[in-house]
Amino acid sequence: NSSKPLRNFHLGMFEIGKPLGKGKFGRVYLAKEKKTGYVVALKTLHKEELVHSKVERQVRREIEIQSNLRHKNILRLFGHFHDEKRIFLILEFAGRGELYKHLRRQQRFSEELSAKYIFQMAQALAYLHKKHVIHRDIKPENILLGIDGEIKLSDFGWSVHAPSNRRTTLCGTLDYLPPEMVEGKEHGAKVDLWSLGVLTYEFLVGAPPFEDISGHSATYRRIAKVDLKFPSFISAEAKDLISRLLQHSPEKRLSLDQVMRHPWILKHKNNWDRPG
Ligand SMILES: Cn1ncc2ncnc(NCCc3cnc(NC(=O)Nc4cccc(C(F)(F)F)c4)s3)c21
Repeated sequence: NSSKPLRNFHLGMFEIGKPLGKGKFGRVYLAKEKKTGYVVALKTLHKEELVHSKVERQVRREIEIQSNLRHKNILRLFGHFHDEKRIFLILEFAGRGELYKHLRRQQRFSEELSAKYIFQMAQALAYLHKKHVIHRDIKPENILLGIDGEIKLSDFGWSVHAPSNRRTTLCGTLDYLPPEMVEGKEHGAKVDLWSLGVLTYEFLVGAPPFEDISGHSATYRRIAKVDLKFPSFISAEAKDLISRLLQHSPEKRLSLDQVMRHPWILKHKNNWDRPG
């Protein structure tokens, strides 16, 4: 539409820096836009791999969805361009990188830090759900940290407009999927609330609640049964929040407003270093 500013980007506009990480479909590089000196993250996706995995439609949807999102806890997608072999996503650079690396290094997060991250995740999800967007792939690997340690929810490759039922086969970990998705049923925004519960558990314990080293079908059974056990060091308030999110029936799960007002969040809210 005519209101959209004309921004035809091309590779020559960027000075490519160090690799920031590598995903399944390509690598991410630190990059600087030559004219403005603006620092971004440039994600490269190899076209033939996207075609082969039949996900090019998802990438198009991701670009369309994420280009319209503006929230401090959602990683910005500034634009995209392609050459004959690759698609490039021009992304906001998250100064403190991948949250899961911090989680693995620290084994697990304190209750105060976990509550701060979950509060910011709830704010990002409330913004998304108001726009009828469900992320559907909430997990530590898809969360980055900004320069002030703030949450940056990223990778909208699996996001859709609610309600939906998935057509593309799932790959990767089942750990974060709610019962209705592992059962291939119709699902709505409450899938992100289930994943928020799994995320809270993993921040506090260091592993997801239904993880089963014997494989997918064992994890699947534990999710379907909501076979939830807490280690003794988890506080009663944290157990309460997680249990009210990991409800088999989507309607029974807490709303995002209830998460943001939960005693476990409020108990820590005063101690967060609030940058103004
Ligand atoms: C590591 N790192 N450190 C700092 C930092 N700052 C910013 N970004 C980083 N990393 C990139 C994070 C991403 C954001 N959006 C993505 N989007 C995507 O990867 N989309 C995508 C790809 C292939 C296939 C599919 C599909 F269709 F199959 F779903 C979807 S990846 C950073």
